[in-house]
Amino acid sequence: MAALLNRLHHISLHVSNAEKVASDLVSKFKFSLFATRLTDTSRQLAFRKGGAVFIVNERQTQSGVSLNEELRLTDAYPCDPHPVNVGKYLQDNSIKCLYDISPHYPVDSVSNVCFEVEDVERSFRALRNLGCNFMVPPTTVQDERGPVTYSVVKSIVGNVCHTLIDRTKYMGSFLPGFDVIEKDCLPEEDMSCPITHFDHITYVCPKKATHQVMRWYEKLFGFQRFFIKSNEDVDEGFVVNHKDVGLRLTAMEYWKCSEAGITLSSVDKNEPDCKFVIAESLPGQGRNQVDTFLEQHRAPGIQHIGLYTEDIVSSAYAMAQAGVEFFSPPHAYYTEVGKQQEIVDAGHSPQLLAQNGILLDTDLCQDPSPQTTSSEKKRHLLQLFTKPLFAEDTFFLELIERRGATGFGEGNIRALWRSVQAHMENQTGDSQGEGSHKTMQSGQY
Ligand SMILES: O=C(O)C(=O)Cc1ccc(O)cc1
Ligand SMILES: [Fe+2]
Repeated sequence: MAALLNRLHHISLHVSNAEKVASDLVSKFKFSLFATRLTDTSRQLAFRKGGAVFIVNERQTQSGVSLNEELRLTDAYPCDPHPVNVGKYLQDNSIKCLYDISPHYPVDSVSNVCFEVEDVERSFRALRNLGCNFMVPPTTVQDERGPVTYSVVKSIVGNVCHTLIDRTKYMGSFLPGFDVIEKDCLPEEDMSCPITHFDHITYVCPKKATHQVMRWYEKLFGFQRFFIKSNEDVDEGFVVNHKDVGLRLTAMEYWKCSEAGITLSSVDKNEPDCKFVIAESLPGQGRNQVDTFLEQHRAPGIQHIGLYTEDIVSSAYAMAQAGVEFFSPPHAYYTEVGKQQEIVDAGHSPQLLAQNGILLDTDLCQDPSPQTTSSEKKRHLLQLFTKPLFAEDTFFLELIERRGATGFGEGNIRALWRSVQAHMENQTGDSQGEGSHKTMQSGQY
């Protein structure tokens, strides 16, 4: 029996300089800092934009903290303003990092996807019986607003962990142990970037590992495969193999327990799902973004996260103005035969998309009803990718606006792949083309 997931709660980053990432999330990506947990030994900062929540954890460097010091710091924990169930806490190594583990990971990384579950104990038992490796057993933390129980399980993908959390008995707005910033004290929501939720999380895994990863998520969390393209081969996945691009993609989504016939008040069926995408490079590739991730991240893991926006043009413009660096294809992408018409048919301005480096793909609806007009048969997908956020060429963010399209666009993927390739070549070679819209050499389309 798999663990039943209700919804994605937050995604955690572990970074060496929380200040830098925090400042980027706020000033460039327009997230709001809404809760903090600052102790002698930890810095955990929570940011929100719509329903998308990131927790940024400052990574402890391995050197410098002796065991004695760790114990002393651990003793200091009960002084934290919010009382917690410290007893259980002392038994694990997660004292510094509430609701997560404190990994001694060598590079900045996005390494925890936290899910809300109905019953942490039950999920723990079910997963342990299936052979899962737990980093933190069920642990209860509480403050005057009630208790929250969580545990942390290691995934099959590199350094990725999943915190399973039950906050149904908690009356506060976030999590015990965090100081929540009062709504009145928060800056006004930035309306220029209408980001509503996490659309998808993309994993990079080694060659031929996709099936193992899919099986793990299916067996343990009840994830279900969904086809990125309707004609996708079950075993092969969605293969993008075109000249210099060699990528295998498969996608999965989790079902919420309410959909398994159990009606749960805490589960909002209308809440959008976050998909999981698994990417591996095909053999015989030159330098590429998947292999570079594996090399520089030093393990499989989370390569990028798609932030869903209701208005990609306005979001892209506002973020670029604030200093976000995006990849963009050469102007030739927009002047390719048929592209301008495709963009106009989708209700967009070719000029605006080109100015902001936004990619557009069109999907033909497979089974339209007889009443469907010709423009309704087309589904569109608009995407834009940032340059890597950390010092290494590893993690990046994506803006995505879906106009009916549920999968991912081959044209967009090819454009991204090539822009990144050009970026890597530029980094090792000349440093031409720096700027907020670094473009690849034209003529490659
Ligand atoms: O298109 C998307 O947004 C994806 O998430 C698919 C994808 C996965 C990995 C890549 O290196 C490039 C594209
Ligand atoms: Fe993506």
